[in-house]
Amino acid sequence: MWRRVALLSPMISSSSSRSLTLNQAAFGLKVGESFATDAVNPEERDLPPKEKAPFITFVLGGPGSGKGTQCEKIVETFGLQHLSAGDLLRREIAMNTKNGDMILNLIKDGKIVPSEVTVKLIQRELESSDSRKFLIDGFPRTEENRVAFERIIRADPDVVLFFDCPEEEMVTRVLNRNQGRIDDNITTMKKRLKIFNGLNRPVIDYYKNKGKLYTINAVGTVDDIFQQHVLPIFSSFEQLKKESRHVIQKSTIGSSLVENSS
Ligand SMILES: Nc1ncnc2c1ncn2[C@@H]1O[C@H](COP(=O)(O)OP(=O)(O)OP(=O)(O)O)[C@@H](O)[C@H]1O
Ligand SMILES: Nc1ccn([C@H]2C[C@H](O)[C@@H](COP(=O)(O)O)O2)c(=O)n1
Ligand SMILES: [Mg+2]
Repeated sequence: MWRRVALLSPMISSSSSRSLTLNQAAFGLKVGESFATDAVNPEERDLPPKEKAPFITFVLGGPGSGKGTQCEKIVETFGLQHLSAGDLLRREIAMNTKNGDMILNLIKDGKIVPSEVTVKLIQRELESSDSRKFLIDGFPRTEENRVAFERIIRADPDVVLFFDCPEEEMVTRVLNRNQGRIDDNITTMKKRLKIFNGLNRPVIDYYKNKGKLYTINAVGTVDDIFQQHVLPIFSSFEQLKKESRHVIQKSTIGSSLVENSS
């Protein structure tokens, strides 16, 4: 767990003077907070430096573009922890929490839940996890989501995947999904597509300008999309490759589009 590891590490006092990435700052902040209230065992002072910042992937794409499906395959192969923003919100509805009704009404109407609510749910998962590598699926959906994540979590994604799928195909997939989702109907789907085009596109452009965006053609079989586009992206990251549970057969890096502003 981020918080638990932080409490065990005495190195934070010196790390605060180093130049930190945003992700390291997120980690450091937790420790700093802990220091204010927890006594440090003097015997722990010589422990090794704290772990590296977590590896974060944002997974973007319209409704039904195949985000969740590909995330399952990434988890299977590279062992990242999958956090679906939509699933976390649906869990609030199922558990009838204080925000449950509000979330239900917004999702039914294809609208976006206030960023503070969604980010706090993600934060809870990040902090209670033992993993150091995460797939955050369906997030950020809006610029407001993105800014709230930076403000609350104080972290930046290492990679942003965008599953690019024609609207017609997304509609077909959603209407055939058959998972009993309250928003899988044509009326809500039209609203979700409108929101996607209006609010999610600027986020995609933001990461494109930062050179972090990988645009993936989301048409084709699930296996082909994974093998030809997704797998080469993740295989190019050393820290993920080492722990890969499958032999990577061929490097086809270049078949998916790494985009930047130039
Ligand atoms: N490449 C594909 N070809 C055909 N069907 C697919 C493909 N990928 C996923 N599907 C199917 O399309 C439906 C939507 O996929 P998935 O749930 O992964 O989309 P999503 O992007 O997570 O959507 P949402 O944003 O609504 O959660 C599912 O029924 C899934 O089995
Ligand atoms: N960042 C997010 C993610 C999801 N929601 C709401 C609105 C979506 O239509 C719904 C379902 O999400 P999905 O499972 O399709 O990723 O959940 C949101 O408000 N903010
Ligand atoms: Mg999904």
